[in-house]
Amino acid sequence: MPDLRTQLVDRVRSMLSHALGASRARLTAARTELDGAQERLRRIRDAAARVPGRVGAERDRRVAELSDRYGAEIGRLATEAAEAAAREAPGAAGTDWTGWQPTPVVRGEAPGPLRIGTVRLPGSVPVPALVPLLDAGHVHLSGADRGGCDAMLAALLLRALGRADPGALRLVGYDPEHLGGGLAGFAPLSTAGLLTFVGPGGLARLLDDLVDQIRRINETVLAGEYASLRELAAATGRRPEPWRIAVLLGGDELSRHERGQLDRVARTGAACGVHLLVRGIELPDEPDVHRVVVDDGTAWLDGSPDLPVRPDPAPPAALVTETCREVATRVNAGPPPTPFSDLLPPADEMWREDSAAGLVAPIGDGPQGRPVTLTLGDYPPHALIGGPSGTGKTNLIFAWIGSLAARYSPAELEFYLLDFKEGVSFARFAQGRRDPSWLPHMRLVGINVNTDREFGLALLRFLAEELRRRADAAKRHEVTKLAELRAVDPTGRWPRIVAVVDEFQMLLAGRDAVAREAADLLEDLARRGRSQGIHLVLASQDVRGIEALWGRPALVAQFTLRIALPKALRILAERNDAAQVLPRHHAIVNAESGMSEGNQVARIPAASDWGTWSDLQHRLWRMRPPDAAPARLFDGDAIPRLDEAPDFVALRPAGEPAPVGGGRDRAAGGAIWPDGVGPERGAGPNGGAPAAAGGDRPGGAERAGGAERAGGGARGPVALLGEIIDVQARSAGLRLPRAPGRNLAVLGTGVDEACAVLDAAARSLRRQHPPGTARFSIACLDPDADTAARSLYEALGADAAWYSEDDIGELMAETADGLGSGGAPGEPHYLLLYAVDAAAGQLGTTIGRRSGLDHLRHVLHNGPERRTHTLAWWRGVARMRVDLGGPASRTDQIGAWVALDVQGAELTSALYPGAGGGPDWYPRPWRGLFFDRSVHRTGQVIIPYGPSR
Ligand SMILES: Nc1ncnc2c1ncn2[C@@H]1O[C@H](COP(=O)(O)OP(=O)(O)OP(=O)(O)O)[C@@H](O)[C@H]1O
Repeated sequence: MPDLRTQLVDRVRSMLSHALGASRARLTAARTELDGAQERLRRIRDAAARVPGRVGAERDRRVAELSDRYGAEIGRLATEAAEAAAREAPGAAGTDWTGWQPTPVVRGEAPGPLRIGTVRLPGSVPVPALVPLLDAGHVHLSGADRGGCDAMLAALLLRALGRADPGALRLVGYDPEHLGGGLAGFAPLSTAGLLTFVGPGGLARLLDDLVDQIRRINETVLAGEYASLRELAAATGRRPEPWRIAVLLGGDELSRHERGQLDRVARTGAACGVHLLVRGIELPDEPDVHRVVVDDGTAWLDGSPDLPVRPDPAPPAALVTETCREVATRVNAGPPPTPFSDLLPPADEMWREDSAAGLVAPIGDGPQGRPVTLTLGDYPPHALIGGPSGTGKTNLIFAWIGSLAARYSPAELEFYLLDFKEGVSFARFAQGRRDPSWLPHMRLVGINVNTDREFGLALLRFLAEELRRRADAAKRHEVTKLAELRAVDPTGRWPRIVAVVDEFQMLLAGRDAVAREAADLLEDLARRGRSQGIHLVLASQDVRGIEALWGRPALVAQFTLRIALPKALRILAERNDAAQVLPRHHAIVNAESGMSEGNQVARIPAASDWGTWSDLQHRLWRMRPPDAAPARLFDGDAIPRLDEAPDFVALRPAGEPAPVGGGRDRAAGGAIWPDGVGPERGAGPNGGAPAAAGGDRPGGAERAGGAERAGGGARGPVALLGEIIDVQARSAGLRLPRAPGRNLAVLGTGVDEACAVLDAAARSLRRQHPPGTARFSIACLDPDADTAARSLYEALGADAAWYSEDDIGELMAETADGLGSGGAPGEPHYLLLYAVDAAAGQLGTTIGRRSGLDHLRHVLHNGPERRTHTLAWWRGVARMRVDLGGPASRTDQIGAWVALDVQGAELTSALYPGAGGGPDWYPRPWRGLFFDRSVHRTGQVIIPYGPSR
């Protein structure tokens, strides 16, 4: 049994050993596997540990790559943005303060936004930060950095100023806390009215005014045609309105009204160029409002909250004041004028217009560049021009005359021009020594007529006569208006007449006969001239001129065309004060009697300087018709010369034929005045009687010295005494027929004037008597007159005899005796007695039965009928009366007199028949009042001729 056991043991052993072996082998295998797994794990772990480093590197690489790309892109974009900003905000809108200077927008250019600082991104150029203001919006500044806000405000204002033409930007400040201190640097602008302040209580008024401006601009400037001034400027290239910036710097809580108005401005202002620049007052959330917050040296724009802006420094104070001063100076100097040539048609189109229906001519350009025209015709028929001295009235008259004269030929248009103020600028329309040209349309130029209102009257009388002539012609042709008359009488010469009277109030000043008659004539011309093509243009710098008319509403009503220069008063209707804000060299043209609706603003070109004007005048002068004659020039400061007087030139002995084209034609009568017209055909220039002595028919058309009747002609010779103040250079003449009273008394102490009158009388008489056929006896009793009297004596030659104090008695005795001889009168004898009153002593002495004074009285009484005429100078009225026999003596032997420095009241009814005592005569240098009782109703002012050469 042991074997079995043994066997079993062996077997178990063997089995165990197998199992052990297998286990071991499995263990070994497991161990090996474990080791392998562990190795794998380790390797995996190792590998896993290596993975993040690679990914990070990749990520970093990618990030770095992206960053490079992004940086370049930002740099590129920043550069582009900076370039775009420079384009958007060029010149003054964006450049640094170093080298900064104004660069106003050019025609049609938009002002663009304004730079306030820069945005800086690392690695890129600084990008200008811009805010829109002009034509674009409003800017609201806020933030804790008060100094930063102030600097930004100054920068914005200076940049805006630099983008506007001088005067095209106006600032109004409201600074209740610092009373304008916040805008102190801009103060020089106020000298040109470009900066105004309202006081602490003035915000409502300021806002009301802005709202009014916006409404006005919308209504009258944009007028539904444009949405904004920017659009208008882009379309037309012009900006009719300035930019207005209201700078509002804090203050109390706004009232409801103020808040409402502020909101309106914020909403609607930008389109009308009305802008707000505000700190310390809330602005509504409107698209046009742009907000800038300045904090701690950094600014933030509401449109880009993530981009901090580094604000520009404040502009240097000196730059601000200097710029403002320069702008103010430029504005005060006025805008550059538009060229006069803009008013003229092209050279080959001159004188092409027809004036039958009226006269139309541009006077300047309007806000949109369209020409503004002036019309004279049936409506409006007459014009009133007003403006204080120096505002351009004279220039406007030149511009208007030039514009008309270039369009209408002299057959279509004639001018008469009178200047009551001192100055000679209108003289250039007439022929001068310096320039032989004249304006072919000009018929009459009166300058320096300030003391010779009679000259104005004479012009009005002339025009009244022309009006009558036209009305008669119209009646004959059974028409009523000039246009119709021209149609039915195409060969007739019916130009429109434009009569310009500068400072016309002088004519209407005072309450004398001249003023009364002038006003009556003006009224008649204004009322009836319209349909006959006679147009009045009255200019005045002085409100009194207008007031002179104001008392005559019917007269004023005819002047429907009003032209107001800057600051003109009362030219426009009462509530129309547009002229008060008019810039220099502009005018309000209003054809609606001055009502606001008719306002048209025109910029007037410079026309009156010598070069500009003479170019046109020379051109038109070269185009003149062959028979054109220069205008008559009346210069109140000039002394006429006898030897140049047409009437003197025309004088010749009786029976001698007048030369062809004699004095009358040369005297401008034939050439200037339309046939059959002229003051000489109607009332004399000073009183309603024919002007020339001896006018024996209504409107006797003779010059004073009509040659055919001179010398010993039927109506006797004529003594010329001086030039009449009238539209022609006529002479006042005293007829000396054989009739009682045909003597002349010269009265007053003016030695030179008295000598001039006697000299002209004697020389003109001399011309009518061939040598040896007349006697001239000269007695001079005033040493001061000796030179003049002797010069006359020399000139009269052998027919003259000289007497002095010693032998004047003999002269009178001999002459008186000669008169008593009976029979036919002998040769004419003219006694020229200088200061005869000085001979009272000598003449008082009795020679024979009579004294010298008796002889003198005898000669005065009986001489004229025997061709012995006394032309004597007494140095006072009373002295003459004594010589004539005392205060109660008759004076009819003095048929005519010339009063010099003698008051009108001294010329009592004995010398000046008619109602109302003496004449309206106020003595003035080198003028006399001539009265011939046989032909005059009133006295006639004359200008003595200057000393003969
Ligand atoms: N539109 C203009 N453009 C440029 N210069 C002008 C213009 N109008 C006037 N001036 C200039 O201004 C000055 C004054 O003008 P002007 O003599 O016409 O004024 P006025 O109103 O007639 O003055 P016054 O009544 O004192 O004679 C002149 O030197 C003239 O050349």
